[in-house]
Amino acid sequence: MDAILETRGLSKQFLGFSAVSDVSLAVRRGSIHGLIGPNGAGKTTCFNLLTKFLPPSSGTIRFDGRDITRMKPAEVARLGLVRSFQISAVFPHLSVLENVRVALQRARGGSYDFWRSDAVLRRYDARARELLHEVGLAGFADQPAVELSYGRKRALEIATTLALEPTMMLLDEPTAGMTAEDVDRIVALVRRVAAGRTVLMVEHNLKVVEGLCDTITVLTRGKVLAEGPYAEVSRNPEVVAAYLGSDPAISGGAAHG
Ligand SMILES: Nc1ncnc2c1ncn2[C@@H]1O[C@H](COP(=O)(O)OP(=O)(O)OP(=O)(O)O)[C@@H](O)[C@H]1O
Repeated sequence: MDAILETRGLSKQFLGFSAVSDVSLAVRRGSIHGLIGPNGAGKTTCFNLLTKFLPPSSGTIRFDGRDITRMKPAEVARLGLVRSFQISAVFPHLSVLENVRVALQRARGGSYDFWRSDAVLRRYDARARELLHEVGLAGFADQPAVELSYGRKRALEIATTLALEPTMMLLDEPTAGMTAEDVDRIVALVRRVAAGRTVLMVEHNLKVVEGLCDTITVLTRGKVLAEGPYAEVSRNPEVVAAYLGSDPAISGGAAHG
């Protein structure tokens, strides 16, 4: 398998407590990979290790053939492994277009180049408009970001992530706290931006996982319990038992939630 991201024996202890324990996972290039598991399973910790927001206690992480275990988030972002920013990273009083332009300027190291010519700024604007089009926000370019609905803020966040030209995107619960309508929009958006890229997402909504992910990894108590296609993994008795009482979609034993 052509794995773009691979971990071996990845572990993280907090004061002796193993939040992530000997996790070896491989994300196939070009796939949408879901990381799921019951509450407290270690998903967020694992995600923070992969995005370099936390240093591992032991184990290795390789991205695109390189050992990134000791790299900083900004370094791995330059290699093309980009974590979608938190909503708080959106500048509320800048327009939607300006938010993407700032992300482009940052990505190209020009954040303080206030002497940039109009021609350069126009080039950023043209690319920013393309990205807004890609995430379905073309009609909102001049609106202050603060006025966007929650779902559209997440779309803007994805546009600012795309500004960094990621080969692989890491999404932390992209549909958390959304209305059903926004969930459908984000699912369509993730599918669109995943074309030609690799996506790894932590997601609680199993309907979303089922609809989007090619492969899922199930964590429980910090360990990998199962890995494979949703239809197969959701029928795994150990997975059903781990979810029992916590999610009717899986604990019902069916692949449909
Ligand atoms: N900074 C920390 N210090 C101590 N313990 C931590 C820390 N971060 C996480 N943990 C513990 O590690 C375990 C895994 O937590 P984590 O947040 O990674 O799980 P999760 O699968 O993301 O859970 P949820 O679905 O509830 O968000 C939990 O028991 C948690 O209390």
